[in-house]
Amino acid sequence: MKYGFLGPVGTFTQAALLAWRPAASAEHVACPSVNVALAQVRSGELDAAMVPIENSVEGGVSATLDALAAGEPLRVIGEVLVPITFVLAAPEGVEFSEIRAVGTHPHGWAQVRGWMAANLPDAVYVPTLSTAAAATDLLAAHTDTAPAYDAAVCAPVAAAGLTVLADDIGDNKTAVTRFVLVARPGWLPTPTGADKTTIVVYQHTDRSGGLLELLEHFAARDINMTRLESRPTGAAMGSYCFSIDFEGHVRDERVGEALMGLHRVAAQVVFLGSYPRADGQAAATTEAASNARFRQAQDWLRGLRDEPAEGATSGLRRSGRS
Ligand SMILES: O=C(O)C(=O)Cc1ccccc1
Repeated sequence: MKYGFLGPVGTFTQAALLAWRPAASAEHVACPSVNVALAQVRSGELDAAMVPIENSVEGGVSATLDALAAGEPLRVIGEVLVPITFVLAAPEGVEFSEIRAVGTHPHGWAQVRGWMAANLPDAVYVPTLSTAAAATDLLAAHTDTAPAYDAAVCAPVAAAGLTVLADDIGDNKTAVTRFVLVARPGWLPTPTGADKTTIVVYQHTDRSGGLLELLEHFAARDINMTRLESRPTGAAMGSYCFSIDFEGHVRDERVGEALMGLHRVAAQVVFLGSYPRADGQAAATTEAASNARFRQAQDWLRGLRDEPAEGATSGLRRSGRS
């Protein structure tokens, strides 16, 4: 198996991939961006790629949400949670008082904004493709390709070869980032009872009650949503789709029925996968929404219709009983 990750070596995404599958048991390939990683999964160059999708402080990673929603279909087959700590690192000899500009990934900057305002209020922010890219580019500071910043915000492991000027600078000490492992369709992890499903819903028109209509399909089946974001489709001003994570697996009856309900009313439902939850927490649902109760109800309806029960092998018909 060939796994890609948002590189270079030293990113939080690499830490997520190492937690999923140690490098000794699979080939790990550093990719320059989330878009490149997902494009290589789509083209078959990679079997799967680990990408950041959501942060407990800053919310969804737009680049990932958009790259997953559009283009050839992909499947999320797993998730990993990584606790995040940041350092401020600079090339040897650079003093704290000399720092005018700081490079890091947008989600890194969002998580150290408070610390920067308090400690380097005049520093200019330079966005980079990853936190580790900000650090490694500083190592080339004496060459023609010197970056336009003096220090990087990155993981402690990415600061190798640089001097750490400040430790643990995240504004939220319990920050966690969620990463997903993405493959081509054809993989559907087995339900575990503690699963999540990710979809993108495009509605027909922008009208009052449109979002409520969508939510009702979850509420009516006791399905707990864990993330809901609107993202612009890019088609026109005001045109949005909804990126949604919820508890349960596509093979759970309540989830299947909710997806069918959405499929009936929405312009398009993109199924991005069902996969085991990283925290192993069982779905918060009720007995009335269990597989057994859904199947009983389906059998009851078949009976009313004089149809054979699910799994019946003979041509015998049952009578409709309540
Ligand atoms: O740039 C990285 O190291 C990443 O893996 C993306 C990221 C950036 C900031 C917080 C969490 C993940």
